[in-house]
Amino acid sequence: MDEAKKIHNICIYGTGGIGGYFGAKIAHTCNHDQTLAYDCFFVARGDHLQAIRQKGITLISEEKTITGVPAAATDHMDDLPDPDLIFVCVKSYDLDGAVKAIVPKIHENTIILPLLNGADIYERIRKNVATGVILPACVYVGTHIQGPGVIFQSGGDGKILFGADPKYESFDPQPVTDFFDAMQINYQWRTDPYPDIWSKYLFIAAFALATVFFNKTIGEVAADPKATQTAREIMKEIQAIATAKGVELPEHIITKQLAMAAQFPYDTKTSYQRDVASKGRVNEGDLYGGTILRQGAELGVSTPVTRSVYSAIQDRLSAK
Ligand SMILES: NC(=O)C1=CN([C@@H]2O[C@H](COP(=O)(O)OP(=O)(O)OC[C@H]3O[C@@H](n4cnc5c(N)ncnc54)[C@H](OP(=O)(O)O)[C@@H]3O)[C@@H](O)[C@H]2O)C=CC1
Ligand SMILES: CC(C)(CO)C(=O)C(=O)O
Repeated sequence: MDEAKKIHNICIYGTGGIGGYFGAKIAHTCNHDQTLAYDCFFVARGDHLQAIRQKGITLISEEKTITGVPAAATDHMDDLPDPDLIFVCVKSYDLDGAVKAIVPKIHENTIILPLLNGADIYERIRKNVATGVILPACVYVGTHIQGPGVIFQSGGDGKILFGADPKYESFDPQPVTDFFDAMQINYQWRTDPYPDIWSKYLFIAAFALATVFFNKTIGEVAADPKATQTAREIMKEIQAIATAKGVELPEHIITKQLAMAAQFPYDTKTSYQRDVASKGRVNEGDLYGGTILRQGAELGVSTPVTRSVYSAIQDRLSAK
């Protein structure tokens, strides 16, 4: 790996809720400032890709609506120049396919930034990617595809918390942070990003499972003592797993994450809840319930609340 290679070509792989949010911001900024030496490319598919090709991608948020036109949009990675920075923004059930598609485009200096939820995404990618720099990351924002070519944001500040690749701890993030600064993307660089990644995982896994189990939005779960108690118990199980793995979570993390849930707009749904409603059994349940149960079993941490909530969800889905 060379030191601090400049970034020019950016690829958003998976231009849905998360990829579309960042893709719209980046393309919009590049469209309006021709002095910026960045080209942003989108990988998308179906009607969404057709709409993006015709009119770019539109991001609707409470404060404003912006549209960004990428340098090109495609469903074939081969059509694109080799990217310097790849945002990986697919759901976990599409991750292996996405990695297979990007591998031929990855060189020693390629930077891969996965924004999926999950505490083990780095490992899931690294097992199939021998070269390149993978920066473990997480993000807080509520977004979804509202219709072809249109992304809607509800809540979250879009802050990317990211840090060093365990394989290249001396990686210099400046080209990435310069790029984020130019794009006005909110971020925080951490030498060790895992406490943040596990804090996000503790929040999202508990709320994903609770929102689906109780069929309530994030705000409704936060306002309901019984649903909040279930989320809290799942958080305690995740906290015990993180501790057993040697990850030091911030003090009072459960209280903090429960308070943060109450700050999301009341009607915000989790992305897991949206998938269960629209795609049924194709969802990220394994990333949450499945992973907690497997890691608990490996580490000797008991996970009875996650087991009962996740089993009930799976039974409900297989009865449909
Ligand atoms: N949405 C949110 O608020 C948040 C989501 N996350 C996490 O971010 C990750 C992404 O979630 P989200 O953005 O909501 O997911 P979406 O389903 O909205 O977006 C993923 C996009 O990737 C596309 N895609 C997948 N595989 C391919 C492929 N091979 N070629 C082209 N396009 C492809 C999908 O297409 P298609 O629709 O056709 O499948 C979809 O448009 C998840 O892990 C999620 O948990 C994290 C924080 C917040
Ligand atoms: C809860 C939320 C919106 C927070 O970022 C999220 O991560 C998700 O729904 O996947």
